[in-house]
Amino acid sequence: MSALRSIVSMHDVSFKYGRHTVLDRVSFSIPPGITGLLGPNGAGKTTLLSVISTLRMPAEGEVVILGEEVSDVQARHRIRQRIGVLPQSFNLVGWLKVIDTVSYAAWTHGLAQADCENAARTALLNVGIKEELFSKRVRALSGGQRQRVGIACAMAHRPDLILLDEPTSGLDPTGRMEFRRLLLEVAKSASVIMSTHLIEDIHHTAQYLVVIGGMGVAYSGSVSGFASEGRENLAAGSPLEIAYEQLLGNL
Ligand SMILES: Nc1ncnc2c1ncn2[C@@H]1O[C@H](COP(=O)(O)OP(=O)(O)OP(=O)(O)O)[C@@H](O)[C@H]1O
Repeated sequence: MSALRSIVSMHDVSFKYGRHTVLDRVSFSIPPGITGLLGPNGAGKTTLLSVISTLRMPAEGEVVILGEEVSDVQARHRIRQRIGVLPQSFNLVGWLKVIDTVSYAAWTHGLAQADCENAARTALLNVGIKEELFSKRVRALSGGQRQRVGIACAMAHRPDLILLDEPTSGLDPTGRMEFRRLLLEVAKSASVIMSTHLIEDIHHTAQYLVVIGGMGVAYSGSVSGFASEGRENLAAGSPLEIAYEQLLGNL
């Protein structure tokens, strides 16, 4: 990845579904690394991720992803090849073999067909799927293993930026801890933006935080800086949780 100072930058961006405004003149930028995206239900996290993935275009404003402005069609095409997405809910085809599932995902992201299987093998090993599972059908996998295959699909084409929408929802505590270790591994080769409702996910993995609420960005900055704003009250929650509660209370 080139040495970009920000992987995502938005200036005065507004997004509406029909007449329903979700984001109103939002400006912020995200540096390389792992970024957590927090906000109450319905605040617009998934919408923001879909604008970053170029799936949805804003009504107004400037969006620059990986150094390219999304209003240009050719730029959008290039950006999509450099991004991997794990949606909030995703379905894998049950009868397809694990290796073919990931190879196909790599191919749909523009990798040459001859390279897809090798890329899929590498991605699967990187997410901790053992070789003996490669030729199993997806339907034979556990929920946690499917989650890993989903992440392998998002990273097989070696993207510079991976977008994860609530990746730990539905995982048990052990699965969440394993996921966090995996995320730290994945982030050695790509930047990651992850929406979550679990502040502990942010605490253990992210360096940067964006909080959205009230149709705007309520905080954008370092996780440590945000935590230091939280009044110490360990009986009620961690400094990050307290800072988040205070921020939402002020919106
Ligand atoms: N396709 C759509 N058409 C119309 N409105 C939508 C659509 N998708 C989302 N919305 C609305 O936009 C707002 C933001 O939704 P979004 O899913 O982005 O929020 P979120 O922060 O990801 O929520 P959650 O934490 O519950 O997943 C909500 O009010 C939602 O009802």
